[in-house]
Amino acid sequence: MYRTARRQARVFEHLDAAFPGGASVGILGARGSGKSTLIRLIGGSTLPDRGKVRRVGSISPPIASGQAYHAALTGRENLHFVARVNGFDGEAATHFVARFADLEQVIDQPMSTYTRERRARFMFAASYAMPFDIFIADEALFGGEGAFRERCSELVQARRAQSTLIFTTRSPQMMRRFADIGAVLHGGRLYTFPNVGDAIRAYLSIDRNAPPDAGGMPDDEEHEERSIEEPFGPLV
Ligand SMILES: Nc1ncnc2c1ncn2[C@@H]1O[C@H](COP(=O)(O)OP(=O)(O)OP(=O)(O)O)[C@@H](O)[C@H]1O
Repeated sequence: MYRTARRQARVFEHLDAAFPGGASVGILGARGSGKSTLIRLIGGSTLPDRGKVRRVGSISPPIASGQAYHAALTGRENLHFVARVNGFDGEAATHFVARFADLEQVIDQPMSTYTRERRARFMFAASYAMPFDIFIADEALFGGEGAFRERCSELVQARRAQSTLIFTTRSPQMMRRFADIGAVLHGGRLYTFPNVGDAIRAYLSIDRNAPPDAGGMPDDEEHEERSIEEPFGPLV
């Protein structure tokens, strides 16, 4: 329940779901259905008023969430900090990010000096640089531009094969590409579907404003980019 001075918003009612370890779960939902709230509950940054969230294994911060990074620190320092907090090897993560995102030349520069594109590359590579058991994403599973974007999408598929992935989306195309199991958030409840196609059909019957799905056209992926956080405010 969200409470503001003027209203109360009950987002979920008797929500009960279990996601199998090792699967990739795609959660579809219309605007305002509670996708971000659910990811925050799963990740632990929001606590439920009632009930419990039980996690088995380590869980990543939401993909491309920049909240953990400090603009005055270098990329390497930020990665060491996040790795330390989560019990992983900071130097291994730094090596991975520098190479994967082509940031070797700037990894020891303060992140405030990174261009927007470099920040995006850093955040996506950093999100997958540590071996969490569970990765969570609120709409932005991968991003960046050009060749990096392609490699980043392959990286998601590689992590999907090794870990549990839980992501929200409004895109049927993203569901087809990345989900093993489908779920639909609607009216405060979560409906799960072993067959992703059934989840997509249920969602399309509910959300009249679903992004267009042209069967392979990249346009509905653009929607995925909107939720990438810009952690450091205006660019320098
Ligand atoms: N901090 C908050 N305070 C009050 N109400 C909130 C807060 N965050 C979300 N809400 C409300 O809770 C409901 C669910 O919001 P949420 O952002 O989780 O949905 P969403 O499916 O992620 O939406 P979108 O697709 O637009 O990002 C909405 O009605 C929203 O207005």
